[in-house]
Amino acid sequence: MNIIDTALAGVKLIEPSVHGDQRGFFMESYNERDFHEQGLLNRFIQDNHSLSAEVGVLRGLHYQLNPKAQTKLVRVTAGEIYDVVVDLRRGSSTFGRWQGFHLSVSNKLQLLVPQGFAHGFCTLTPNTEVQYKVDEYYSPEHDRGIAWNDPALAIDWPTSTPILSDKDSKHPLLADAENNFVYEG
Ligand SMILES: Cc1cn([C@H]2C[C@H](O)[C@@H](COP(=O)(O)OP(=O)(O)O[C@H]3O[C@@H](C)C(=O)[C@@H](O)[C@H]3O)O2)c(=O)[nH]c1=O
Repeated sequence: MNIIDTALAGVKLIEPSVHGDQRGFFMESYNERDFHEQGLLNRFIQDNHSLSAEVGVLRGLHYQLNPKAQTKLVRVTAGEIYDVVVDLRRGSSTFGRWQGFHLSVSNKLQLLVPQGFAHGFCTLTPNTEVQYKVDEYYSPEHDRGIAWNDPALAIDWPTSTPILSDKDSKHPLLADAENNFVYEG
């Protein structure tokens, strides 16, 4: 397993060790001991799985307020996504900055999204399946979103006409969004 730092402190790309042979491959998609040895001490308690049928489905940008903030460990098990994180940590030198990553069933990269980040993705393939672990339970009362097309963020999404849920078409701009994350770098 290889852990790659990104431009945003705390956001990491995880490259698992993939053992290929004539049958296909085997990999450990998560190993708590290896994560702990690398200082990634989260305790993941819920696994999520979504299917997006069409290309251009955009889910996001989502986060949960404290004390129900979530760390997410995201991977793709069918197709490919453009996965985006936005730093919402007040006091962070990268507050309001975003970064995007291509995650796919082929590259098997996983993205570790810390608490204090909004997260969203856009599908690049039909029938895309995303699976992710979280370290806090889903809490509808703490569930929040930021507009995917907030001009202040200027995220370079793969489409300007995504397929959205009703909820995701109504999120506030970052400047108007509730946020109780403090940077503790
Ligand atoms: C996220 C979530 C949703 N649900 C329910 C609520 C709702 O009825 C239905 C669909 O929820 P949503 O529309 O919020 O699903 P979705 O838009 O896929 O939400 C997800 O988006 C990505 C980008 C994330 O980062 C995730 O944390 C999560 O917010 O599933 C749960 O029961 N548990 C959960 O953990």
